[in-house]
Formats: sequence, C-alpha cells, structure tokens
Amino acid sequence: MKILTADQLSEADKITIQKQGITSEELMERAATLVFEEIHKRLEGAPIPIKIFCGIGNNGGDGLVVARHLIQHKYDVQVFIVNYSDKRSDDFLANYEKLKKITRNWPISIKGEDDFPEIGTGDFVIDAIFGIGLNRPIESWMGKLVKTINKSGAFVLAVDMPSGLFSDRVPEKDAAVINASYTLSFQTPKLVFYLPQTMDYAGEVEILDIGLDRQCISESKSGIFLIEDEEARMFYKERKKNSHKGDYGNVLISGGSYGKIGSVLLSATAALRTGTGLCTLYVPKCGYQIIQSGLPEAMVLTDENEEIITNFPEGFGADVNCFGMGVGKAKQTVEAMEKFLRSVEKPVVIDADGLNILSKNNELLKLIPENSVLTPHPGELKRLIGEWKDDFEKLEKTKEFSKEYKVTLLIKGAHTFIISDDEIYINSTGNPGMATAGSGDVLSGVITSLIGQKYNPVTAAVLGVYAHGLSGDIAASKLGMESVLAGDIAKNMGKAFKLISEDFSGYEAESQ
Ligand SMILES: NC(=O)C1=CN([C@@H]2O[C@H](COP(=O)(O)OP(=O)(O)OC[C@H]3O[C@@H](n4cnc5c(N)ncnc54)[C@H](O)[C@@H]3O)[C@@H](O)[C@H]2O)[C@@H](O)CC1
Ligand SMILES: Nc1ncnc2c1ncn2[C@@H]1O[C@H](COP(=O)(O)OP(=O)(O)O)[C@@H](O)[C@H]1O
Ligand SMILES: [K+]
Repeated sequence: MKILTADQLSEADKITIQKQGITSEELMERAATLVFEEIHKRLEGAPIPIKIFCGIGNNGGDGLVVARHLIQHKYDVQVFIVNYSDKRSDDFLANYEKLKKITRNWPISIKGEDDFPEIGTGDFVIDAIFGIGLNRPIESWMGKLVKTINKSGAFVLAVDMPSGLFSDRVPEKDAAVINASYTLSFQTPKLVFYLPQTMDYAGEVEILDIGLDRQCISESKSGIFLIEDEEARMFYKERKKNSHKGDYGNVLISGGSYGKIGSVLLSATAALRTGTGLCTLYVPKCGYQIIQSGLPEAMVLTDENEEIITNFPEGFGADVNCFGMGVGKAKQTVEAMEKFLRSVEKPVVIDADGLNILSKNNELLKLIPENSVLTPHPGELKRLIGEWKDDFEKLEKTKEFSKEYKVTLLIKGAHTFIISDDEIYINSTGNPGMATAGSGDVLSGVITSLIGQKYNPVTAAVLGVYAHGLSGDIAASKLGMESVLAGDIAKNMGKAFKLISEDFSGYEAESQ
C-alpha cells in the first residue's frame, strides 16, 4: 500500500470531491461514519463512558459526526470542544448544528485548564483534536490537555492521526502528543506510524478506505510502500511441477568463528527451509562436525584455520553468496572478505560482522557488486553511514548510501525498512518475540535463498523480510512470544510461504 504525504492526501480529498460530485461535508460524513462503525463493531453497545475531544477544524468535524452516530445508537457520550480560536471550519460548524439537533447533552467547551473534565481509566477517549492539518506543536493549555489525556490511563482512539503528531517530522522532546492506544487513519498509512521514534504514539493502526479517487491515489508519486499480504502475494513465485534442485539456486554462505558457528547454521537452515536447491557453507575447521551433524542437508567446505575464516574459496561458482554472520573482525578475516568481494560479480548478501568489517575498511565498499543486499540492524547501520539526527535523516542518509554504492539496505527493527535507491518499503509482519539472538542470521539466509531462486535482489529483500516476519508470527502464535527461538523462525518459513501462496491459489481458483 502506498504511503502518501499530508499534502497529497489533502489534494486527493479535493479531487475526490470534484470527481464524485460530493460536498466536503459528505466526504467527512463518509469517513467519520466508518470510524463510528469500527467503534460500534467493537463496543457492541457497551455502556462505557465515551469522551470525545474535538478540535475546531475538520478533524474535530469528524469527531462530531462520530459523536452523532454514537448518541443515535444510545451510547453514553460527552463531547468536548477544544476551543482554542474562533476559526471553525465550515464542515465543523455544519456538524455542530446537526449534533445539537439530536441531543440535549450539548458539547462542553474547553477554553482553559479550569474546564478540563475528569478522565478515568474506565473512559473511552476519542481524540479528534488535530489530524493532518497540524502545522505547529500543540502548546499552552491545549498541550496540558493532551498530557492530561495521556496520564489518565483511559483507552484512547485517535481519529486519522494522534493529535500533536506531524506526518513529516519527529516531535520535539517533551512535545504534547496524544499517546493513542489505537489509530483509525484515513485512506493511506502515514510514514510516522512505522518509524521507531514515532510509532508508539499511534498504537495499533488500522487504515479505513474512505473511497478517495483511485486514479489520483495511483498517480500520486510516492516512493514509500507498506508491504502487506497483497504485495507479498504479488511478488511470490510458485514452484513449478517440472523442476529440479538446480532450478532453486546453488548458494554459498560463508561465516562463523569459534563459538559462533550457530549463526551460519541458522542462516543455512533458513535458506534450505526457504526452498534453496543446494546449500554449501564455508566455515572455519571447528565448524565442520557441528554443521554436518546439525544440518545434514547442507554441504560444508572448511577454511584451513581452525577458528576463523582466513580465505575465501574462489571459483566455487555459487548463484549467490552470503558473507558475514558470526565471522568476527580478525585481520585475516578482513583479507578474506576482500578476496570474497574481488572474486564475486553477482549480487551478494552481507550481514553482521561482514558489515562491521565494511564500516572499518571503507575502501572495500566500492568492491561490493551492484544490486547487493546489506542487512544491518540500526547499530550496524550507524557504523556504516554515521550518526543521524532523527529517523527522517536516517532514511535520507540510507538512501544516499544506497544510491552511492548501488545496493539495497535493510534497517531491521519492529518494522524493518528496505531501502533501494529512492524507494522505501516498510514491512508489516513480525513481533517482539523475534527480538532474540540469531533471528537476523535467519533473515540473511532467507534473502540469500530467494536471490538464488532468481528473485531480483530488491524483491528478495522485500518478500524475504515479509515472510521472515510472518514465520515469526506463526512461531509466536504456537509458542508464545517469549519462547520463540531464531531456529523456530527458520523452521516455520515453509508455513509462511504456504500462507502467502495458498491465498494466491485461492484467489486464482476464485477468478477462474
Ligand atoms: N478534507 C476533507 O475532505 C476530509 C478531511 N478529513 C479530516 O480532516 C482532517 C484535516 O482537517 P484540517 O485540515 O481542518 O486540519 P485539522 O483539523 O487537523 O486542524 C485544524 C486547523 O488547526 C490549525 N492548527 C494546526 N496546528 C495547530 C496548533 N498546534 N495549534 C493551534 N492550531 C493549529 C490549522 O490551521 C489547521 O488547519 C483530517 O485529518 C481528517 O481527520 C476527513 O473528514 C476526511 C475528509
Ligand atoms: N520488536 C520486534 N518486532 C518485529 N521484529 C523484530 C522485533 N525485534 C527484532 N525483530 C526482527 O528480528 C531480527 C533481528 O535481527 P538482528 O538484530 O540482526 O539479530 P541477530 O544479530 O541476533 O541475528 C530482524 O529481522 C528484526 O526485524
Ligand atoms: K486526532
């Protein structure tokens, strides 16, 4: 799903109104009615005290529409108008009049701290103060109101955006921003719902399709995409009946050192569980027994050194190479990495210590084959591209690096970002159970495997990250998050692809 900016969305609102021949008030009614329906579906008429805080722009107008429907469905509703100026929007005013006609319990105006209501843990708060129209931080008594709502312990549902959160920048420290439990947002996701510095404000996010003009949305230029099941299905290639192991890639994974052989074992297991035809590992001698008994399906080549990698097997002719997990940073290993980079021409996958070696030996960067995939977590990324001021600058710097070296980079995290040139893909799968040693090694194995199966490297990275997260979700649903081991993510890769592919065949069957 495309991610658009606030300006693009406002433009889409205008075009929709024109093309569909509706008024902006009708569009507001449509959007806010969807919000009401979501709430009604969950509350099922429960007599919970609902407190709706409305601004005086169109986000506030949405709040008034939601209030009207809730009251008409006999909910216990009190509306508060956050009355910070006299400039009310036309659609706010129209809905204010409509609300007054259906209830005697008129909205209460808040003009300062003295007017703040009591808000308790049992309340259901709807935040309709500011939406995408926010153009400066929330200050004075309004800021205090936001902080009071946050402290109340009430369940907070934000309409479109948590108030105080900008769609294109990180709030200042101590800024007043609603900490929503849930955000119902209109038409497209907003980038700030997924960045580590801002994602917590939005809580759980659901996107409501308010029927904005499809052509306008599809023509809007955006380089940012949220990857969900629909996109994963589009990328997935089914295995052909008439195929053999040579069709699914001959991969070589090089890494490991004394005490860290498990890392390569995990990557190789993941590669094979992702469908690799032939998988060979290149490890120090001490890894031989471990791999042969731990993963008999893999072949093993060993370095002449017992404990570290000091060389790289030239002329092996793998379809794709992966280098770095558990490899350490010894001088001879750096030399082996240089030999590796000089001897390979096709895109490679570089992970973990492979990335740390690159950070310390910048002259190696220009040896990386074009279209390679680098898989840093934020710590490794920082070593590679330097410090950043905030998440927006991090994205810009990562894009620059991607363009300079013509590589795809991951920024791993709760939402992993995949960055290639000017494009950003954001993953939607995964769970905190995956914050466990070795899950990154599994991911490199998955991406390497997909490149070996002839997915282009960007698609391999995007689909690989999605399937890896889905596998983590399957593992967590069976084991509980605390018990997920990286090996469980590898083990469930097949089930993840089955989910992706079964939906696909279901879709095909339906359309026949
Ligand atoms: N335009 C449309 O047709 C639709 C708009 N919708 C709603 O409209 C919202 C956008 O509405 P608006 O553009 O009216 O903007 P908001 O309701 O977000 O904000 C209202 C106005 O407050 C002022 N403002 C911004 N930051 C402020 C601050 N910190 N302190 C004091 N004043 C501040 C701005 O002038 C802004 O226009 C969306 O988020 C969505 O909820 C929906 O109803 C869908 C349809
Ligand atoms: N809270 C989380 N939610 C979803 N995925 C997560 C979370 N924490 C970690 N992950 C995923 O787990 C993996 C961790 O990778 P990494 O930090 O390299 O681990 P390691 O080095 O131990 O293998 C990444 O794919 C990351 O996206
Ligand atoms: K809001």
